[in-house]
Amino acid sequence: MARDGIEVGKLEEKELKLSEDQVSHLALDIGGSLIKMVYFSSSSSCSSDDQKNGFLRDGTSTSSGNLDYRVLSGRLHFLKFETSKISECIKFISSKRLQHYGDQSDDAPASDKHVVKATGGGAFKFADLFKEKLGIILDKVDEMSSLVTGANFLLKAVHNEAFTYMDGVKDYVQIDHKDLYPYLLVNVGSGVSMIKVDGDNKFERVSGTSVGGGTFWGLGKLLTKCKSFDELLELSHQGNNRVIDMLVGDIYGGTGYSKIGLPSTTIASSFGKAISENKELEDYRAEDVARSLLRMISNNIGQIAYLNALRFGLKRIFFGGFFIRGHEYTMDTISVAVHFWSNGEAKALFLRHEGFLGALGAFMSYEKKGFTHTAHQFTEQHSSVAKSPPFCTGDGFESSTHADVKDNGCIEFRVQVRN
Ligand SMILES: Nc1ncnc2c1ncn2[C@@H]1O[C@H](COP(=O)(O)OP(=O)(O)O)[C@@H](O)[C@H]1O
Ligand SMILES: CC(C)(COP(=O)(O)O)[C@@H](O)C(=O)NCCC(=O)O
Repeated sequence: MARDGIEVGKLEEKELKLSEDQVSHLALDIGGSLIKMVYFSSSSSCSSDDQKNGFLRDGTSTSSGNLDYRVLSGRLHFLKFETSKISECIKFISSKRLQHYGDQSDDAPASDKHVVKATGGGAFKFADLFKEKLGIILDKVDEMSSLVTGANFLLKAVHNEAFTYMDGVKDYVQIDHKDLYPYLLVNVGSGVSMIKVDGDNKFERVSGTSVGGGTFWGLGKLLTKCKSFDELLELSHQGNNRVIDMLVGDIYGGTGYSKIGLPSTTIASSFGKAISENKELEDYRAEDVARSLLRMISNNIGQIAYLNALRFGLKRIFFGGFFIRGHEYTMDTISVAVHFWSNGEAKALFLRHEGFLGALGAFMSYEKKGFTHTAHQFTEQHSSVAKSPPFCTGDGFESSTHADVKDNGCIEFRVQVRN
């Protein structure tokens, strides 16, 4: 199974389950590089009595505590496809009959069941294609708004969602929900958007850069002949950027430039050594090229993010988007850049479900219809890992801790729905 989603070719186990489960609330984020898909499948439904005995065993009921409700337990599924292979996504939706699983609330008009929430540029670009091939109407949800909704949801509902990564050490950060805002959300997709988040649905896109994940993958493909993004990442893992990058020490004869705070090992000029050496691209190892490229782009994003955090006095910067890919070197480089430029004042934080912010936001937008006015709670479960006691956010969400979901394509959830 893939790290962040389920690869198309490896779905057998899930396919079997799908036919038994009731699937609902399919949502899509169709980006410049990848299509992200989220949907809920409920395997069982239990009454409020069951709930008292199990899920809310500590009695910390939400504001809907006295109301008649049922709990749907099931899974939130995460999948991704390459946008350039959109036909595979369409084939998958069709083979699983997911096109019928838009708004599945009992009171949804039959016609709405073919309306699927979608965000990202592809919700516009491919609207006709989805209509023609699947009979789906894509109900467009604003991309920035989806990213923010997805991030807020994860930070509030999923325990141990955010973590720092520095010098090879991953530290989960407990988020105090009363002290979550403001923060800077940096979504590193094909391009990069930087959003100042002040609350639920309160945000402003303050900056962006075209040097993002698409740049890394596009340039990397040209320079190394890699056939996949993961191959490029793997190469970078084995490379040494000092072979191509010009360091401060290379310019200053082995020493640093301490007067302005630059150690000799700081990169003075990414790819700078290539200008003075009589070498062709073929003379460099693909590993070293990939490493320099990853470092250049991660550093740049970290620096621009920090500058924007500084602009608005923000101390926390959350990085999302599929470029991050939970890749240690990428996260380390971004963290070091933020730490270096802010003199340790600002912190780079990463999200376990980094690539699915937009798709989750689109999924959450069903609240305005399918889950309308329903109290809901989400609990994240992971059978193989011991859980901590339920954790209440105060917003009607509930989740349990577990150590690591990085290899899963789904999260177990319980959704509380008012009857
Ligand atoms: N399997 C993959 N195929 C292509 N790009 C990938 C893959 N995994 C990670 N990436 C990286 O993630 C970026 C896309 O991130 P994403 O958040 O999905 O943005 P978008 O919404 O623009 O598609 C790519 O440009 C690339 O850098
Ligand atoms: C146009 C986009 C919002 C599209 O989102 P994406 O598919 O890259 O996730 C993004 O690529 C972006 O913010 N680009 C940077 C544009 C700029 O501010 O220069």
